[in-house]
Amino acid sequence: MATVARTLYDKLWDDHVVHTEDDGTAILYIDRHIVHEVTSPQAFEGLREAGRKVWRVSSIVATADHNTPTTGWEHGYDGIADPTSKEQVLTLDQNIKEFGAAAYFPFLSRRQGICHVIAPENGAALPGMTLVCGDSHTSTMGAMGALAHGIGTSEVEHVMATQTLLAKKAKNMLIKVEGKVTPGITGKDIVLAIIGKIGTAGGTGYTIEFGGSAIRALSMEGRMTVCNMAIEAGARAGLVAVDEKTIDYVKGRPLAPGANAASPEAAALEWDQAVAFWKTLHSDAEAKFDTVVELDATQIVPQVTWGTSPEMVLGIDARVPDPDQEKDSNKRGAIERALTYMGLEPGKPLNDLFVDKVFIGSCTNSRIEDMREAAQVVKKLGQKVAKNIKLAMVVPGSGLVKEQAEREGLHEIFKAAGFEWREPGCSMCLAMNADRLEPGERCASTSNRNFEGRQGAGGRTHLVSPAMAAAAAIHGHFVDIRQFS
Ligand SMILES: CC(C)[C@H](C(=O)O)[C@@H](O)C(=O)O
Ligand code: SF4
Repeated sequence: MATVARTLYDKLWDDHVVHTEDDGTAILYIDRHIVHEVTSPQAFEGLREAGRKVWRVSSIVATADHNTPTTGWEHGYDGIADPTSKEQVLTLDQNIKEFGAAAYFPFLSRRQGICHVIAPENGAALPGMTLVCGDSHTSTMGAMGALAHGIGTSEVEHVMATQTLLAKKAKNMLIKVEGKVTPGITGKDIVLAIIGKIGTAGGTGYTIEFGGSAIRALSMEGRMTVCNMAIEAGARAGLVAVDEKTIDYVKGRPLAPGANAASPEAAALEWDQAVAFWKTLHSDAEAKFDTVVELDATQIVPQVTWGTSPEMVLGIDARVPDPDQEKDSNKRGAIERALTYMGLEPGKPLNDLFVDKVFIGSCTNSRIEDMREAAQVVKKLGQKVAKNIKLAMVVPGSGLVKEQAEREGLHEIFKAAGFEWREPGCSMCLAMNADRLEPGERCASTSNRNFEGRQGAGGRTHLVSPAMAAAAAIHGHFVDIRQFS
């Protein structure tokens, strides 16, 4: 009998299902559990109250990221001004001490950083794994060819106690992006264009596999940016098939296969066996997807969100939409509300929008390649941050990204132009630490969410790529980076 053709998602799912109920509810084995300080305190408390231990301590990799400050590290924990933030960071320290972990990168440590950045960077997110974290952007790690999704706090406790997750299988969606992008177009523009096309509910109920020549051409960092925003397209998980880039990326990372083997021979064997398996991690040629969406990469222009949802996005050459042109009354109302919140006039060209702050960072765009792209634009333009910009900040995603960027001298390029070069963390992506927007401030941000108040009450967020954010800092308003890419 011929074997049934399967998608990558089918394969990852089949490999991890322990049991399936008649109604489709399944018990899924979880290989890796990433933990941060916001969604873990109650979970640890639950274990403590029930007198339980963590089922597999070696599956846990933890860091503090949301509440950590990006300045004043010389003051240590006293530099965390907000008492609740400080308590969460200290509580994580205490919990890891008590319950254990395979690796812990606490506040102030060299490898600390945003959970979705430190996991791949340390080889904690590997192809073929099931991976969870109490955080919606866990989808990022699907770029490794892993089934990675965000879970809630009660699920965090469930995984800690049992090493399994209750889940129902999602449907399969393939988003195929074919063709060669114009110079300057990045993974961020691709994923914003996808969300612009399918909407923030487009992927609901699906696991999305991103494929096509434009996705294959992306670096691992670019693929992570795309998978990071799968959740903004409504999908719980995004995936990219394993190829040579994936394997090269993993090689030599601290938690990669073979890294801790007893001898070089054992290390080589472990690695070779892993690679042989990883090479099977792609959808079969005949595999059936429930939905296929196609995008022409050659048509993608630099994207800028104008509204209060990631689907409210247009190319930089467009104008702020006019609600009067919208026939659907619900959509018209949504556009009107968004424009009021964002303080925008219909018909205004997007490249005439002046911004007050610029934020280059977040788990979407704070990896080394993002730092390089932004620095390259700053260097090319050869000018300082514009006078109208109150703050332009670059926040590397981890201590290791920061070190690498400094080895390459990128921090000097930023600082010479007037950017602030900060310590790693979630920073101004969400208003959970000291970095935030004031009411009415407009921000060019490389993060993934532009909801009302996301970067601070009354703050106005425009999501863009690192290159677009860097150019906006220098010009003081959005510009089309294709003119100097
Ligand atoms: C705090 C955390 C639970 C949250 C998430 O799940 O995504 C945050 O990371 C975010 O980006 O909004
Ligand atoms: S950087 Fe932003 S999106 Fe990513 S985990 Fe932190 S708060 Fe969430």
